[in-house]
Amino acid sequence: MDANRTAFDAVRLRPRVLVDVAEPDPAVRLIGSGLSVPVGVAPTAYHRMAHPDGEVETARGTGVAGALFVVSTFASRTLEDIAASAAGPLWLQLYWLRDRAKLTRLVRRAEAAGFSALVLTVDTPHLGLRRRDLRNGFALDPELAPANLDDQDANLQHQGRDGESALARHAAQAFDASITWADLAWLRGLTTLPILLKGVLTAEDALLAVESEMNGVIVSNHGGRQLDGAVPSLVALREVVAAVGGRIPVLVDGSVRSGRDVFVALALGARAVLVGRPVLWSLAVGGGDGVADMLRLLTREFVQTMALTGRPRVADIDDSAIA
Ligand SMILES: Cc1cc2nc3c(=O)[nH]c(=O)nc-3n(C[C@H](O)[C@H](O)[C@H](O)COP(=O)(O)O)c2cc1C
Ligand SMILES: CC(C)CC(=O)C(=O)O
Repeated sequence: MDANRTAFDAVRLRPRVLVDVAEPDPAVRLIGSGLSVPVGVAPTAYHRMAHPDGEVETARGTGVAGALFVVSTFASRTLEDIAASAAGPLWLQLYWLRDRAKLTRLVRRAEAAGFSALVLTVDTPHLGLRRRDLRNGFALDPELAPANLDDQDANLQHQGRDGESALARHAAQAFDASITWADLAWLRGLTTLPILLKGVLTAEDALLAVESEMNGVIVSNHGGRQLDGAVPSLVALREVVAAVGGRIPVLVDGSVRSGRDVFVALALGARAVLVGRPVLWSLAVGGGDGVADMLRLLTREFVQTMALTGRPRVADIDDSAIA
């Protein structure tokens, strides 16, 4: 997690001057959707831990800001309720469940509710070793449950033995850790929605994603929550962008905390970024309005960076903008 942040801080900008920057334009199109800014909300579980109305508020605030919302498999509100309060594009993040009938139902509901892409998270065959969750015997509040999984019987609300995390226990029961690249054909055949892979950190896997007819990759080390010591996502971005060679969009997440960071990611070849923890913090502080404020702050900072680097259009942002 620290290395993700350090990688952003290490980048320096090369501003060009005497360019017409009277009206910088941060808008983009991404996988068929128009966005006011190349920013999305990263999938994070259980937004009702941060706000009583959970993902419904996140969707409202994200729509106000003209950003994208990637809804987690472990959302604490139904896909239909989230869609009803969303004013912008929604994508659904999937964990590959052992129960393929359950996975299929999730995809069908996303299609019916108007979700416009799927994001398969591939860095979590097992949950990472999260020592704080083990020490505090992490379990969900009895009021909370994964609203889209019919897993009321999953014991997520019950603390287990000492040193056991309910999330890790549930992931071990529910996730299929045996899937390989060959299994992607099944998902590809299940739906016509675009599919992106989240959690790619190498050129080798990015090439396999292209060969597997995936529609995008999200370079991510899961915010440092999975493989401790993995390469920072901003560093991995360079080799993934080079390998993909523009054939499919590359997104990145991990410690994006300002509009300058958004600019840096785009200069390194990302088409958009996802933001995780700041969404939970702003949701806890101010609900949907808080999320909208945070995303608009990122947008203002991004526009400011475009102006002061002499790159008034998103298409002008390339690696000539960084030292
Ligand atoms: C509390 C929390 C829950 C998360 N839940 C999910 C999840 O359900 N699915 C997923 O693909 N990633 C999940 N992630 C990872 C995020 O999508 C993202 O990759 C990571 O947080 C990096 O972004 P950040 O540094 O801006 O937080 C979670 C991260 C956090 C902090
Ligand atoms: C419920 C978890 C599997 C969600 C997740 O991906 C995370 O906590 O990082």
